Amino acid sequence: MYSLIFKIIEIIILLVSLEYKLIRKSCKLSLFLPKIWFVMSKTVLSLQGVDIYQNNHKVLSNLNLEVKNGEFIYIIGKTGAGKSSFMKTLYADLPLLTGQGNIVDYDLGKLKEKDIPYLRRSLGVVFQDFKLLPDRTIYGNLHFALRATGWAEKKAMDRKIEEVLDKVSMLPHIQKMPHQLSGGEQQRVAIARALLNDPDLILADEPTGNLDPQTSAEVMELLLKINESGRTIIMVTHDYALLLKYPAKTLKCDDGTIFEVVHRTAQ
Ligand SMILES: Nc1ncnc2c1ncn2[C@@H]1O[C@H](COP(=O)(O)OP(=O)(O)OP(=O)(O)O)[C@@H](O)[C@H]1O
Repeated sequence: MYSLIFKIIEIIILLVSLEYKLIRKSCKLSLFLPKIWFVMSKTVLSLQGVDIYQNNHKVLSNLNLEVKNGEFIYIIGKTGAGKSSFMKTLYADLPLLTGQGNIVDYDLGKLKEKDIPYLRRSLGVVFQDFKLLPDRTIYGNLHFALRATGWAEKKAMDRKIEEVLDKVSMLPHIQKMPHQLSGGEQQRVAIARALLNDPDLILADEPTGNLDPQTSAEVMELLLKINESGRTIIMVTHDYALLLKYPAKTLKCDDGTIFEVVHRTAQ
């Protein structure tokens, strides 16, 4: 009896030590311990004293922000408040000139031109106007995105394309041209494209801006499902109906800065 108990304790100790080693190597390999504590505590975005510029015009000042892995964050604010400029700085379309900014382990202030494709490989970016290439099929669009981010082996690329299209329920449309799809379907493909490189963080700039309320809700539910699978999402939106239906942490861009908005619930 005692020997059995000792054996069980021994096995538990072995598994815990193995788990610890795997967590140190990569949290994705973790075995059985509640890895959520480890994954959730990872910071995917940190800004300290950051100013955001468009050319020489300062759009946002002194941003201090920390986003943890697994969060879903809305960015709201009126037209011209600086939401897109903020997002563009995060995916290095605008340079970080002042302050300290780290995103998925890249230092935005020290980023060289040659690093930008690698940063973008670690991010998924979704736009309001889908940005699909009109001259090729859905397969061709995703294939192009994989090639642009360093993939070369055809079988692996085909497997990945099928996997991400399946995730967004668009696999049956793989051979269609973008113009043969509805807006909501095109946005699903754009989301699939954002998932190609298994990004930790997805930046979505008004992903439902061109969609009707029903289709917006469907795209939103897809994004929430992706978020539940462990990916962090930062989403710009003007759609207050979505905020009410799917409440989440909300940051407001206003008066040259960004601050958290606390939702009031009805009494
Ligand atoms: N390429 C540019 N050159 C100079 N100024 C720009 C440029 N793009 C945007 N701006 C200015 O920067 C400010 C912020 O613009 P931005 O597009 O970030 O706002 P936004 O909050 O995303 O607006 P919207 O909700 O309309 O998309 C605005 O005053 C805008 O006029």
